[in-house]
Amino acid sequence: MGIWIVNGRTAEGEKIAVLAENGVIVDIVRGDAADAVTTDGREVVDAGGRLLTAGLIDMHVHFREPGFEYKEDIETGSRSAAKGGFTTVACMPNTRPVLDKAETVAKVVARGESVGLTRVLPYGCISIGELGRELADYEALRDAGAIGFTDDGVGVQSAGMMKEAMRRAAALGMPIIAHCEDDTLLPGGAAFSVGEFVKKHGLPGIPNESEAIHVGRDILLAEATGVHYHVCHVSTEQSARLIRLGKQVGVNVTAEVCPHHLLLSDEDIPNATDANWKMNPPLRSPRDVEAMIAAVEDGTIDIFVTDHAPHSEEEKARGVERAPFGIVGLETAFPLLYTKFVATGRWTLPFVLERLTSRPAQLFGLPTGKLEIGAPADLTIIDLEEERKVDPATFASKGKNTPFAGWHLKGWPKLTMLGGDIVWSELAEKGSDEFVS
Ligand SMILES: NC(=O)N[C@@H](CC(=O)O)C(=O)O
Ligand SMILES: [Zn+2]
Ligand SMILES: [Zn+2]
Repeated sequence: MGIWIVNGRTAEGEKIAVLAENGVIVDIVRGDAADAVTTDGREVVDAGGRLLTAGLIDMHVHFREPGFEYKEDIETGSRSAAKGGFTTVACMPNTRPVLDKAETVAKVVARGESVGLTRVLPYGCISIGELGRELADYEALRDAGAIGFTDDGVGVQSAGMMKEAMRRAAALGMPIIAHCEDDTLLPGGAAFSVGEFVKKHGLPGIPNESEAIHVGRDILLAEATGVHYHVCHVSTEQSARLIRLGKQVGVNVTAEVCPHHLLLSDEDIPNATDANWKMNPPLRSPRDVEAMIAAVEDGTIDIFVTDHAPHSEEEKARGVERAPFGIVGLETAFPLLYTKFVATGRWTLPFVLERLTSRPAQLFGLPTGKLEIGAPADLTIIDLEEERKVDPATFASKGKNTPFAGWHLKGWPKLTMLGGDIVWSELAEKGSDEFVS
């Protein structure tokens, strides 16, 4: 029984060996002693001197099941997560039907468990049908396994409805997770942000304030209700400013940012035809990108998420106007953050990993995200040296929609362990690119 992972390195560069047994971490040996562990005939995985971290956590993904399985399903989404080094993902409820009933939430939980490749934690809807008219039954959704409430994909348009949603969530000690977008500030047919790109192409633009106005509104409502209010995919300088202020005055507000909003601006969009550059929120100005990086650095933004939003190739080929918003992210998130922020010396490896493991766990009360005796044995081995070109054809996800195709990145996951079981590995001794479930 049990698996020893030997010859690992922590984010801080210390040698480490970890014993997983009965689903949990039962022993951790650090420093030179890690070279001398007695494995007592147990299965041994040689990390080969690579990074060994707690499994990554992504609090914002779209797995599309039920209803849009042609884009992604819980099995392919879970494979994508495992291959990207993620052992916990929180799934958005904008499926068909949406997750506004206990029974649909319970099905997602059950499907996630039967696939068994990553921990699938669903969010329930704020409003029935995500229509913003009537609130869902939060107690029932929670009892079925929902970990919070959101209408991601659309903003909650009515302040009064959002306040009541927060009041009810707060009474249950549950968070409200918000896609911030005021529809009355959106021009028709806009795919890209106000900025140089829409100016050049003579297109209508999505303004920054359509996001930020909800952020400001909701921080006031969170102050009034005491709810844990979490802002989805922050993309504007104005939103960051408001979240910073909210935190300063003691509001329980937290926030996430996606790698693409830290790495790409509207000025990187190559043309007005490739819908792999269309996502919501859109890529903003270089000034907003700088503001996102600063907001991560001063703690205004708490965690990294992917907003993994797979769509079919046919949908993304419909032309920028008609194609749906969204890009995939699970299989490029760590390599992007590592290559562009750690390898460049801007951030340390522990700084990045904290925002992908222990911080999200802490914000949402998860038992995972830490390398500690007694913690679930969710572990990831990552090769920080190997450089590879992003090739969507190799993605385990059904979604190939990424603007990062062709980028040369380092920091590729090599093995993912979930609850003590190896669920994916491309280490030599385990064969190549192999899922085990
Ligand atoms: N982010 C996106 O561009 N798209 C998401 C919806 C969302 O996260 O708002 C989707 O469901 O496709
Ligand atoms: Zn959203
Ligand atoms: Zn989303």
